Amino acid sequence: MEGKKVFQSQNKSRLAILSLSNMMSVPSSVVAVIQLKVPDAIFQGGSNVALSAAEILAVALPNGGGEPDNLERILRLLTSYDIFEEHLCSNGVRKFSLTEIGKCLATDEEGLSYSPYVLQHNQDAYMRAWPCLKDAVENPSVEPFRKVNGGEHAMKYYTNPNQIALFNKAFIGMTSPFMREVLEFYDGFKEVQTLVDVGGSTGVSLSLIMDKFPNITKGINFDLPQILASAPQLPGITHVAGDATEFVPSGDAVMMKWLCSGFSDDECRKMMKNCHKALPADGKLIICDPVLPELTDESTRTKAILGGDVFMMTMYGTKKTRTEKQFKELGIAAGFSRFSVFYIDSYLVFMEFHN
Ligand SMILES: C[S@@+](CC[C@H](N)C(=O)[O-])C[C@H]1O[C@@H](n2cnc3c(N)ncnc32)[C@H](O)[C@@H]1O
Repeated sequence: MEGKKVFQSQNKSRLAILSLSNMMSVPSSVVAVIQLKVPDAIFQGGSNVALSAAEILAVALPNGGGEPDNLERILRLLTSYDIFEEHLCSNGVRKFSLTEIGKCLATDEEGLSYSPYVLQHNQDAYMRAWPCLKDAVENPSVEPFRKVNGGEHAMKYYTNPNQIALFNKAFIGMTSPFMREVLEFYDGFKEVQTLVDVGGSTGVSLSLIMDKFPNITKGINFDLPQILASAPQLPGITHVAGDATEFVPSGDAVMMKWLCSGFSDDECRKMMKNCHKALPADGKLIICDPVLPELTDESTRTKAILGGDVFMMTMYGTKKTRTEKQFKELGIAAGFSRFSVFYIDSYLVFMEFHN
C-alpha cells in the first residue's frame, strides 16, 4: 500500500516534469492559432459553432492548403488548456468550439481581443531573449533582451511604427474589457474634475473613465512622444508628451495604470514623487498594477503575475512586480501618508495614495 502511494506520487512528479519540459508548445500553439485566425473562424460574430480542423482551414485559408491533422494536434493541446472545447462526433470527426478563455482571442464587435497581447509578448525580439534567462542571474547589468537585440532597450525598440501599432493594439484589447468591468465597482473617480493618466498609451482608459464619470471635465493623457504620435484625438482629452520620471502634469487625481511594474524602485519613487508634486493637498494618486501576494501559491492569479514578473526581468531588466507592502513603502517615501487597496479584478489592483 505504502509502495503504491510512493509510486503514485513519483508518477505525478514525473508527469509534471514532462509537462513543464514541453511548456513552450503552449504559447507557440496559441500564437499559431491566432496567426491562422482560428478563433475568428470559429467565433463568426458570436455563433461559436464547433468546427473540425478541415472546416476551420477552409475558412482560415480560403485559397486551399493547410494540413488539418497538424491543426487538430494543436487544437487538442489547447483543449487540454481549456482554450477550445472538443466535440467528438459519432462518425469519429473531432470538432472544436471556443471556451470562455478561447473567446478572449476572438475579435469582438469593436475589433478588439487579447490576441494582439499574445502576439506582442511572443514576437521574435522577445523570443530571442528567453534562452538567455540564466544571464539575468549571472550578469544582471545587461538584461537578456538587450543582449540579443544589438544593445537596444525594449522600450527604444518601440520606434518602429509596426511595433508601436501592435503595442497599442495589445493594450487597448486588454484595457477596454477590463475598464468596462471594473468601473462598475470602483468609484474612486467620482469626485475628480481633472484626471491625469500617466502612461495612458493612446488614451483609451481615460476615455472610458470619462464616459462613466462625467464629473471629470478635463482628461490629460501623458505618455512618451513616440506612443502619442499615433494617438487619436478624443473628446475632453489633451495628449501631453513627456517622461514621468522627470515631470507629471497637474490634476486633482493622477492615475498610473500598469506602469510601475515596468520601473525600478528608484524610478518608481521618482515618478510617485512627481505625482505627489502634481496634486493638490486633497488630491490622490491612483495606481492600478499587478500586486504580488506575500506568499507564493499555485493559483492562476499568482502564476499570471509571476510569469509577467519574470517577463519584465528578462525584457526590461531591473523592473519588478511588487507586493502591497512594497507599494505602501514607495508611497510613504514619495510623500503620501494614507493608503487603501481595492481588489476588484484578479490581476490589476487599484491602490489609492492620499496626503
Ligand atoms: C504597459 S503600458 C500600459 C498602458 C495603459 N496604461 C494601460 O493600462 O493599458 C505602459 C505605458 O507607459 C508608457 N510609459 C513608459 N515609460 C514612460 C515614462 N517614462 N513616462 C510616461 N509614460 C511612460 C508606455 O509608453 C506605455 O504606454
